[in-house]
Amino acid sequence: MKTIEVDGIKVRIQIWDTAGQERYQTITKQYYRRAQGIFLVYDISSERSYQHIMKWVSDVDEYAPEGVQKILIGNKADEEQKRQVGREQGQQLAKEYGMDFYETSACTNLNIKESFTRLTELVLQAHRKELDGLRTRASNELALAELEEEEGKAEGPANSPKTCWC
Ligand SMILES: Nc1nc2c(ncn2[C@@H]2O[C@H](COP(=O)(O)OP(=O)(O)OP(=O)(O)O)[C@@H](O)[C@H]2O)c(=O)[nH]1
Repeated sequence: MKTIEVDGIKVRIQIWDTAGQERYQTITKQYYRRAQGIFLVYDISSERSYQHIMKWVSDVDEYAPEGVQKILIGNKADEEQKRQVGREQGQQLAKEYGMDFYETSACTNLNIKESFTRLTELVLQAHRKELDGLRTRASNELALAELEEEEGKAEGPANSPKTCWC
């Protein structure tokens, strides 16, 4: 659990670091179901980890809730001398999937706060949109119900079908 401030609002976030290894996949997938935001992380010094991102994306698409927010991360940005994945490759992949992209470093703290703040912001935005949608639908339904009630009144006793013919 961590509390961060986004747009002046204090938000408490729960962070799960899922295992990347294949043998833990059954457990990992269970975390997807409850996630609102996901970082897809590769290591800039490993081309293989970058190639794996496509698989992660398809797993997320399959197991995570529909509105889940995703950000692509190229971690270990401090390991410039070992770099195998260009920054543009990360940007390009993120663009293809419609995600934001950050290069980060857990060692130098590069973009750690920024990426967490951004993901939280995206989750909040999505949540607000969903709530606004629900509110609009609810108020439309209410308006419709009121209209129907009004129409009912307009029909009134004079217009309503006679139940008694005497
Ligand atoms: N240089 C550098 N090393 C890092 C960075 N982040 C993590 N590491 C190192 O990379 C290794 C793996 O880190 P983990 O946090 O265990 O990686 P992980 O992806 O959670 O690993 P799994 O859960 O086993 O998939 C550790 O030795 C870390 O110290 C970073 O930004 N820069």
